[in-house]
Amino acid sequence: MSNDIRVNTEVVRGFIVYSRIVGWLLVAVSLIVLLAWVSAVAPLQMFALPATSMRAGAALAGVLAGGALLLSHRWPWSSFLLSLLLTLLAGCELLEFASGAKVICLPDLGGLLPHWPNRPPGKMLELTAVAFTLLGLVGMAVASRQVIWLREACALAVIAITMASIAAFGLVLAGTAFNLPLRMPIVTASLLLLLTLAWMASVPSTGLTRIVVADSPGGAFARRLILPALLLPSLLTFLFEMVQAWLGVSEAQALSLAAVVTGGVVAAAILWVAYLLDRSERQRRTVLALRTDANTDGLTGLANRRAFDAGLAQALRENEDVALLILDLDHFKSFNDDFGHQAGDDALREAGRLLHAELRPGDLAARYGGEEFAVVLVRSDAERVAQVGRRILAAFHARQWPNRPVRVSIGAALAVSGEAPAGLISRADAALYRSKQEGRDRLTMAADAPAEAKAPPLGHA
Ligand SMILES: Nc1nc2c(ncn2[C@@H]2O[C@H](COP(=O)(O)OP(=O)(O)OP(=O)(O)O)[C@@H](O)[C@H]2O)c(=O)[nH]1
Repeated sequence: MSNDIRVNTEVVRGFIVYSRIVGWLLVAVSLIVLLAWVSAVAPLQMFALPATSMRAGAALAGVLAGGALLLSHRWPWSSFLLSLLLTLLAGCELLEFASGAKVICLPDLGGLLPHWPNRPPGKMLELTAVAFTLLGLVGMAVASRQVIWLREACALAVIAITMASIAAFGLVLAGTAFNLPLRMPIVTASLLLLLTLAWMASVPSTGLTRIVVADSPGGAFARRLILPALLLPSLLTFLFEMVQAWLGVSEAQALSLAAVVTGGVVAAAILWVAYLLDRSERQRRTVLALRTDANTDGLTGLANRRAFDAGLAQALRENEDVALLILDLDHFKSFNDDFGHQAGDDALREAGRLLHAELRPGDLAARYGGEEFAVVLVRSDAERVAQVGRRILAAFHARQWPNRPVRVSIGAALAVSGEAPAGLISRADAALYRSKQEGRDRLTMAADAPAEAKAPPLGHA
């Protein structure tokens, strides 16, 4: 996959900050739980109660995982090492569960610890061990900047495990007798979910997170809808269990209610997506209109001077055979004086239309200033320039002008290879001057470019 997506830098910054906060949070919570477990200090002991809190084994794993996340940017190899330790710690616990043999003796540290009657078990639960083993792999993959697919697969697996645990906890809260064979405490599950998302957020421009940080309508949708999509099912399940318990409705009735509300939620999500699409389309059009306005002459609708300068420079950069025509309406001052400024404006508009009509799609017609116009032709030679010039003169003649005939004088020049825009303009301008001198209403081709045409621009002739 190419890495050239445009990312929303603010979102990326936000993701990095989020991953730091979660790293610190996890280290802090894990340390408190660990301290509570090893010490016999009574007020602390409530933090070590395994019914809701993390177990000591999980807390130790949490310190490693949080530390690995915090180090991942500055010291990737230290982060790799912590993640490796985490995988070994959680992996050994898994091995113990699987084989029944003792590999790790964290719960057996009792002899060294202060006396605490009925100290809660320190060993993390099976599911927690699975999640931490996977998270260790995520951390190693992030630190080594390798095997993105493994990182993503492990992270998604941990998200699924933690979501299932949170949902199961919700059902228990709602009063439903629900016994998921493998569960982890709600605090551990929530922290692990936050941590997994933080690992993904810590490398925002790679893997699946690229979609979420993209500076595009797709990125904007994903940012807004991913979390609700993840959390809504659990929340709805929990709510329905509560409603069922409160209202005393049957399971079938609760299920129908759930179906109706889910339909409403999906419809609301669709409306939201439609609204976001519509808004982004409107923004795109506004930007386009602003860009067009910035390059268009308000009176004639042709390109303005700014667009002309850019267009000529680009044409000279990209093409060998560029020609420039500069056109100036004849005796326009007296036209204005005789018929008024308004009529003058109308004549300018009409001149713009005539020019536009005589050109090919790739050519550029611009209002150069006042009653002057400019035309840039690409893939052109002297013959084509003469042909276009003659056509323009003929079009001015053919037009039935409302007040009195408007005529135009033209000066044209063919660019020599590597010629700077100013040099070409200067030669076309000199040719235009000759057209005026020699009686107006005509086209004059500039003399060939002087040898120094390639030198930097010298200014207007
Ligand atoms: N109506 C109108 N007139 C304009 C506009 N811009 C420039 N002009 C007029 O165009 C006229 C240009 O006059 P000059 O540069 O003296 O030249 P000219 O009378 O066309 O004579 P030659 O170029 O020598 O044939 C001036 O009277 C300007 O006021 C515009 O946007 N609208």
